[in-house]
Amino acid sequence: MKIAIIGAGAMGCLYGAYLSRHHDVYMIDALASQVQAIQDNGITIEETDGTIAKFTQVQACLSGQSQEPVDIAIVFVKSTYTEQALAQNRRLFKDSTLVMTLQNGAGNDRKIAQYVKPNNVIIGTSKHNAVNLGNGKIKHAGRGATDIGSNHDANHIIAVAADLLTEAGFEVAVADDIQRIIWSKLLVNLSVNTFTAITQTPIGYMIKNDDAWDFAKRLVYEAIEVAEADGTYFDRREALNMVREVCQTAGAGYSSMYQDRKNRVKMEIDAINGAIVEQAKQYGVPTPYNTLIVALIHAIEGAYDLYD
Ligand SMILES: NC(=O)C1=CN([C@@H]2O[C@H](COP(=O)(O)OP(=O)(O)OC[C@H]3O[C@@H](n4cnc5c(N)ncnc54)[C@H](OP(=O)(O)O)[C@@H]3O)[C@@H](O)[C@H]2O)C=CC1
Ligand SMILES: CC(C)(CO)C(=O)C(=O)O
Repeated sequence: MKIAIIGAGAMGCLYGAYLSRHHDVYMIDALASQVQAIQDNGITIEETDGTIAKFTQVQACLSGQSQEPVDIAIVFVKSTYTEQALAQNRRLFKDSTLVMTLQNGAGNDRKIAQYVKPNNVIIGTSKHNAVNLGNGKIKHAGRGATDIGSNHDANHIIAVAADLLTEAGFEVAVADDIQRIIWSKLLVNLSVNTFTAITQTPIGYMIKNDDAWDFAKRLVYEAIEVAEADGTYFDRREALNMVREVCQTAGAGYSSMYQDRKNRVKMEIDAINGAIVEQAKQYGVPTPYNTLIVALIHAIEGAYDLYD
């Protein structure tokens, strides 16, 4: 199969490299140096046990330059760039192209559905953690399931995607209730990503400090109120356990939002905590903690150019 990975950063390199064992993979990115490095040397993955794997069969090209339609595209740009990346790469999509988003944040599937048939959109989340080391190199710092599903009656295309990912070595779970999966991942990201970005700590620290864990609980409980107003119910203890488990399994890794702050680029806050705040308004649910975090993260972005 011909597969395009739109966004050849940390996660794109992980999924693209593994998929390239059996398929033709085209890594698409906006950064010329990243594209050149992948063209010259392929993708290098440092696994948690210290082993290094090289994937040289991948191809790479700059966003918008490939005109050849693909069978499957996986979107792995930050939510902030979804619209731009889809518009630039719309020629990759033919009638039958399946487009899968494994990005964090709410609303990416709706943006994709403006370019392909809604039944061809696969929504998912990934419990893997990857850290971008630059020049086509990543550290694979945490493993876990890839949950996929659809908002439509799309069993056939979900099965195709599940087989593809399983064959590449990913653990795949097909979700009957994709809304629950999206909300679950939001609960992880709205606490883990923001805490690690603000404190610049590895993922595991949040469960090692009582004040840090209290921060997480307040954000998670508040978001659960919004999820429930929207029709998705959570057992609070189970929800916290799910967040705790991510902090354990990816404990030595660094969240994508941590990496964004470190690289002084825009963080995905509007599609994560910001999406909760916006949805809460619809239901009249108060969200003072999440509102505060959105403002704090934007204030941190505002200071990028002010200090060394
Ligand atoms: N890292 C992780 O552990 C996890 C991340 N995620 C989610 O996966 C998604 C990707 O994250 P991650 O891999 O960390 O992000 P990265 O920033 O490492 O990678 C995103 C890549 O997309 C590129 N890009 C930006 N705009 C475009 C465009 N118009 N066309 C093509 N490529 C473009 C970026 O280039 P440039 O550098 O020039 O901007 C960058 O190389 C996010 O939604 C994130 O939240 C989910 C689970 C875990
Ligand atoms: C917290 C983590 C690693 C969970 O998979 C994640 O989604 C991210 O870094 O954005």
